[in-house]
Amino acid sequence: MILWIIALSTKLVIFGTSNILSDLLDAAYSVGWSVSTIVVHEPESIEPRSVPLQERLARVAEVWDAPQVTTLDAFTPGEGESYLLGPTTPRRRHLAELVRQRWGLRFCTLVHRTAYVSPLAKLAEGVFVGANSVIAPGTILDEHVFVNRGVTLGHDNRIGAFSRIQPGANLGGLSVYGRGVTVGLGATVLERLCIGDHAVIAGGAVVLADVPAAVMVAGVPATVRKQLAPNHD
Ligand SMILES: CC(=O)SCCNC(=O)CCNC(=O)[C@H](O)C(C)(C)COP(=O)(O)OP(=O)(O)OC[C@H]1O[C@@H](n2cnc3c(N)ncnc32)[C@H](O)[C@@H]1OP(=O)(O)O
Repeated sequence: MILWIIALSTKLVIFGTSNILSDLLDAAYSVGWSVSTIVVHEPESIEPRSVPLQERLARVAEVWDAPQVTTLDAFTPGEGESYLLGPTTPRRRHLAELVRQRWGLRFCTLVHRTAYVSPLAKLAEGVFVGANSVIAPGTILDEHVFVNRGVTLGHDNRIGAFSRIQPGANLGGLSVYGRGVTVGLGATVLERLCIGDHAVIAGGAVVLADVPAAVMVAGVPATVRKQLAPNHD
């Protein structure tokens, strides 16, 4: 009863938006939180088939109370708020640093009600775990790791800060992922591997061997297809 009252009183503020915003709202409401505010951090870029923020919020308003939208310059923190990053794309680090420096705020973790996170796993601040994902025992997710829907993270992995694991990816255990790694839709990564900082594993890839830093790998078995610019978390 007390826990439920605490859950109901949690007001989530989301800094920045992305196409994944509705998943964050969905996860927040699934655990009984409300989403009070979305703080827009840069002009919206509408790409083909993107859903504009106002349209997204109009859909939200059909089901829940839609959050208010404000800008970084107009935002002031309030009582009872928890904070999370909205963008899942690379270059989120600067937004996290700005929020910390300007207001001294810490970020919460958010785990969808239908996800399973082992009590023996560890989630650092700012981590998001989406619907139906499984985080196995002994796995450590560093700050702002974003785990999308239907992901399986095997046991005793370490996933570096600002990495993102996209829907349906399946990661074996006992591996070390650097910071800012992207694992694409439905990729499979075998166990006991090292994945370098800022590596991108393409959708559907099957990774059998270590991946160097700042490369894109794709295919079955995955091979290096591209060198990438480093430091883009
Ligand atoms: C809720 C949501 O919807 S979340 C959505 C999450 N989305 C994803 O996870 C998608 C993951 N993205 C991908 O797989 C993309 O293909 C990326 C990011 C890897 C593409 O990266 P880019 O740097 O743009 O690669 P680019 O398109 O230039 O392709 C380079 C080469 O790799 C190949 N390639 C790219 N992606 C793949 C792939 N998934 N499988 C096999 N080959 C691929 C290309 O065909 C190209 O081959 P070529 O040199 O022989 O022509």
